[in-house]
Amino acid sequence: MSSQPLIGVTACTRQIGLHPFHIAGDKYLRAVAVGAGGLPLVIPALAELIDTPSLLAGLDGLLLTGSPSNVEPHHYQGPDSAPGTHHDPARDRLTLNLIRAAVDAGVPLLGICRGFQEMNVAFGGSLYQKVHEAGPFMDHREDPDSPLEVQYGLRHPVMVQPGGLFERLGLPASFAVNSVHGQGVERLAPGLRVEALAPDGLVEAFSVADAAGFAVGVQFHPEWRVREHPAYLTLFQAFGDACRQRAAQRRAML
Ligand SMILES: N[C@@H](CCC(=O)NCCCC(=O)O)C(=O)O
Repeated sequence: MSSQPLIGVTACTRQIGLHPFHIAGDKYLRAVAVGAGGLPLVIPALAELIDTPSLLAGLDGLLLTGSPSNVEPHHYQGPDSAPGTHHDPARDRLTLNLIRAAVDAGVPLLGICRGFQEMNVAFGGSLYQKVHEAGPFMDHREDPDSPLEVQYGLRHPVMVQPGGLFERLGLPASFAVNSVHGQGVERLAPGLRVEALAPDGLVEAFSVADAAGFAVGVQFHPEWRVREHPAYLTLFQAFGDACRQRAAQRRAML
C-alpha cells in the first residue's frame, strides 16, 4: 500500500475556449507532493455530483487552494460585490459545505488565501471585500504587472500569537510572507483561533480551535517555493504528518 497520503485539492471552474474546466494550480499540486509528501487528487467543483461523506472517507487530507475569484458575499451576509468582481459559485457550493464536513470528520485541512477566506466564511465569519479600502490596512495586493517572482516575493512579516499551534510547531515569533490578496478576514468566525497577524492587524493565519485534527488557514501562500522557505515548509510538513496519521488510522480500520 502507498505510503503517500491521498490529499484532495479543490479546483476552480474556468472556461477555456468553448469548454468549461475544473483546474488546480501546479504550485499547489507540487507543494502537496514535495512539501506534505502526499498524492494530490483534484476535486472538481461539482457539489451536486459528489457524496461528501464518501469523498471524505477516502481522503487523508484536504487542501483548499487560492484563486483570483472571490467568495460570493451572500454567504456571509455582505453587501453585493462591485460590478465585474470575479466569482466562482460552483466552487463556493462545494467548498463551504466540504470544509465543515471535513473538520467534523477529523480530516486534516489546510486552507490557502481564498481557501483561508472560505474557512472563515464556512464557520460564520465575514470578509472585507477590499482590504485596502477598509481602514488602517496596507495594500495586500500584488502588482499584476510585475514578474511572478516579485508578486510572490516576501512582502511583510507576520507575528505568531503566543500559546497556539504555530508556536507548538516551532515557527519563529515573526517570519516574512508573501501577500497576494484583495480580500481578508473582517469578522473572525466563532471557534477560530488567530495564529498570526500582519503588522497592520489583519488576520494572516488561524486554526480551528476544537478540531480533532490539523485544521489551519493562512492568508499567505506557503505553496510558493515551499522548499526554499523554512516556515512554509514547516506548515506543509505538519499538514503532511497529520495526513499520514489519518492514513494510518484509515488502514487500521480496514
Ligand atoms: N480572490 C481572493 C483570494 C486571493 C487568492 O487566493 N489569490 C491567489 C491567486 C492565484 C493563486 O495563487 O492561486 C482575494 O483577492 O483576496
